[in-house]
Amino acid sequence: MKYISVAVDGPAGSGKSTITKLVADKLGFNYVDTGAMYRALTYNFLENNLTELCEEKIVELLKRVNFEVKFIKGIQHVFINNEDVSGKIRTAKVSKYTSLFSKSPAVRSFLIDSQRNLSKVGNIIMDGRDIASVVLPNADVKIFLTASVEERARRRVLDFKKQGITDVDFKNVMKDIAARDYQDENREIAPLVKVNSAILIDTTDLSIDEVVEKIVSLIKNVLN
Ligand SMILES: Nc1ncnc2c1ncn2[C@@H]1O[C@H](COP(=O)(O)OP(=O)(O)O)[C@@H](O)[C@H]1O
Ligand SMILES: Nc1ccn([C@H]2C[C@H](O)[C@@H](COP(=O)(O)OP(=O)(O)O)O2)c(=O)n1
Repeated sequence: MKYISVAVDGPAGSGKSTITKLVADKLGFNYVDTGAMYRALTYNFLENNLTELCEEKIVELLKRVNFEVKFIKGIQHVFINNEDVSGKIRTAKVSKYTSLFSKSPAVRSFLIDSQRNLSKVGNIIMDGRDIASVVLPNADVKIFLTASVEERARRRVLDFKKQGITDVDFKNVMKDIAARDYQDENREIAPLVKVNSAILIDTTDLSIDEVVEKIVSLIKNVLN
């Protein structure tokens, strides 16, 4: 059976995970959060005291790890050696090291196989940086979400406030986002790029509901 696959790419803070999750709920698709997979492997490397980009050590750890992705009530859970680490991978430390380890060729090829396999078991909407360009170049719908750096920084500051963190400097947040954009767009393997066949949606002046509606109707057009 051929399942529908939707690729969503874009820079940090463009709304990928928020929007993709809601679209998946509306359509009953599995939501595949590839960032969580990079985070989970990073968590495993840190648990094994690896804090530098050493390809040899990475390959060794990848040989030993039991990495599984499961959907429980439609929600993705990532397991490392039979432990559900989904709740432990959102720390600042893991975020910082994920940017580093996502540059590793061994890490990328390990995860790409796993991500492609997920598109064979059901309808999926997958978000990340290289979904349309590398992982699912034949996806039925390809979306590139973006928003201005200022708007993405504003959203991140709001997120911090919701977590009770009020002592944040807007300009520093903007600088961090610009630095992550640079890393994502300029790394050698699988850089963030909008492929020609992707539909660009600039969410700077759109509400979450407006973006969700736009994407749902694009997908429904393909389904019909
Ligand atoms: N269109 C939008 N308008 C306003 N806020 C948004 C919009 N899309 C996402 N957000 C908010 O921006 C923040 C970052 O979104 P997130 O989905 O985590 O981005 P990404 O996964 O691309 O890093 C979240 O707090 C989210 O609620
Ligand atoms: N397909 C992907 C997904 C994420 N990454 C990298 C990029 C980020 O630094 C980390 C974490 O991604 P994640 O989407 O969880 O991060 P943000 O929500 O943007 O903070 O992984 C990647 O290189 N390729």
